Amino acid sequence: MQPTILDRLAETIETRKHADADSSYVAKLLHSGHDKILKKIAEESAETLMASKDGDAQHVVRETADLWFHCLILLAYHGLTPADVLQELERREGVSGIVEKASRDAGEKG
Ligand SMILES: N=c1c2ncn([C@@H]3O[C@H](COP(=O)(O)OP(=O)(O)OP(=O)(O)O)[C@@H](O)[C@H]3O)c2ncn1[C@@H]1O[C@H](COP(=O)(O)O)[C@@H](O)[C@H]1O
Repeated sequence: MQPTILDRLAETIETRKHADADSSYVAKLLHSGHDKILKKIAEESAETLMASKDGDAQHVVRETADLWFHCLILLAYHGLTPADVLQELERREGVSGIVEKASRDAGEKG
């Protein structure tokens, strides 16, 4: 199967772990450390919420792209890849959130 943009971007991010921070945004962010990555994700999340409130669909697309991009950097920080997240979504496929929550609640009570 052809690598997707998520796979290719994750590979690029991986190569940036040892790149020069002066010539790479990803390297700069990775070298800035965990807290800075988390701060960017909080910022991009807020910007996505604001875009949605604005009601401009293309703005939502751009802000979601920023958010996903920064989430990929966070995954790389933890040694994870998009495949790990996609595998988790596949594991959940077909299991209703309502049913899953009910079984979780029953487990907590039992
Ligand atoms: N997809 C992206 C991408 N999306 C957003 N951004 C950058 O993420 C930043 C978003 O932060 P903001 O909007 O808050 O802008 P900012 O004020 O410059 O950021 P801060 O100074 O607050 O950190 C901007 O600098 C954007 O240019 C991206 N930078 C890089 N990529 C991809 O990552 C690859 C590697 O990039 P480099 O590591 O820079 O070579 C590129 O080839 C692209 O494919």
